Amino acid sequence: MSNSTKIAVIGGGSWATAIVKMLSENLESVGWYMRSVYAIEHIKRNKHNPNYLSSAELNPKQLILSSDINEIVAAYDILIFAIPSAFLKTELEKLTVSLENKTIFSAIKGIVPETGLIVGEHFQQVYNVPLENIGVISGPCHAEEVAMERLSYLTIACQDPAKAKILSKAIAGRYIKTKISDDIVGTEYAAMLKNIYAIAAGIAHGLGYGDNFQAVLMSNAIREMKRYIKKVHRMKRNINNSAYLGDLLVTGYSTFSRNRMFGNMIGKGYTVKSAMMEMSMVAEGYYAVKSAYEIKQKTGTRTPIIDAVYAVLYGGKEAKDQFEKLTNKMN
Ligand SMILES: NC(=O)C1=CN([C@@H]2O[C@H](COP(=O)(O)OP(=O)(O)OC[C@H]3O[C@@H](n4cnc5c(N)ncnc54)[C@H](O)[C@@H]3O)[C@@H](O)[C@H]2O)C=CC1
Ligand SMILES: O=C(CO)COP(=O)(O)O
Repeated sequence: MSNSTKIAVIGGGSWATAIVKMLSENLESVGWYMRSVYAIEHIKRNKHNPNYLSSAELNPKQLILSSDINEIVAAYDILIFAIPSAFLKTELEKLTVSLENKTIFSAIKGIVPETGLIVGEHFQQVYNVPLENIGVISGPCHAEEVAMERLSYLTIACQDPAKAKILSKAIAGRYIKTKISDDIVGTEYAAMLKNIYAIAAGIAHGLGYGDNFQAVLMSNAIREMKRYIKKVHRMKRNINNSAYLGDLLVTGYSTFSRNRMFGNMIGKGYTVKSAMMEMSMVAEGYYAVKSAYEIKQKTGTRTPIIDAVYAVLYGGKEAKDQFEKLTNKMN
């Protein structure tokens, strides 16, 4: 890896911290924007992010930390965004520096709620970033397991294979394997959708459904995901690949999953507000299901799982009733 590759991470949460850790294994220096001045000072002194993924050890000597997004964006060519989608628009509004000549990789698994666009489209349409400068980092990978250096696989999707290769080389290492893909749109939609299916898995668990039903739910979820993505971006893709099915499974089954955890509380009877207050992390699927539901109404896709989660989270419907109805639509 060339030491001159200038990559910065935008965001201060678990996934941003995990990406910084992966990059630090290969690069001499990594730029890192986060809002919290306190967290920056803590990392400099104690080598750990105090708020998220605090088990990951970081080397402050390798990090160029700033709480000024413009300072980091101006100084780096490749920017990896890892801010939850619900806060992306507000964070980007702080920018006075143009993104037009930057290469943007989104590590965000969601839809920008205000525009209803997947993140790559948001950068393209709102910030005039050319399509060949936009990429996605996805795959079944929890930040917590990166911190533990457990073997993980990531998919890097970009229209320009040269850019995908640069990022792939910067991230791959002892415990990280990378794969390159040209399905940017499909990968992004899959990453957004699997969070909704993980909320469904959590709700089912919270309601007392067992492993037998969970397997049926996940089997139906991957077929629903396939139908959904085909309607928004038709191309040849193998939905069983890790970036699609793999990501769905890790989120649907792992105890680390934020979305499943959130769904589980809803299934147990928590209100949306109280479930959110219980969580110190963001469950992207909560925001995604609203936009995903609106998109599917336009495309006319059959999505019983999305419909059930939407009805519970936004329609004020009882989880028990909606999931009873859902069981009759599964096969
Ligand atoms: N955690 C993980 O294992 C993975 C997460 N992702 C994706 O990465 C993205 C970031 O998620 P996490 O790092 O898990 O989130 P997190 O829940 O660990 O961290 C939340 C982040 O949101 C920021 N935040 C909270 N309120 C904010 C506000 N009002 N304005 C701006 N920022 C605010 C916090 O400072 C923090 O940086 C999401 O799209 C997620 O789906 C993708 C793969 C793995
Ligand atoms: O996207 C992720 C893992 O691939 C993280 O989301 P969850 O925490 O809900 O699993």
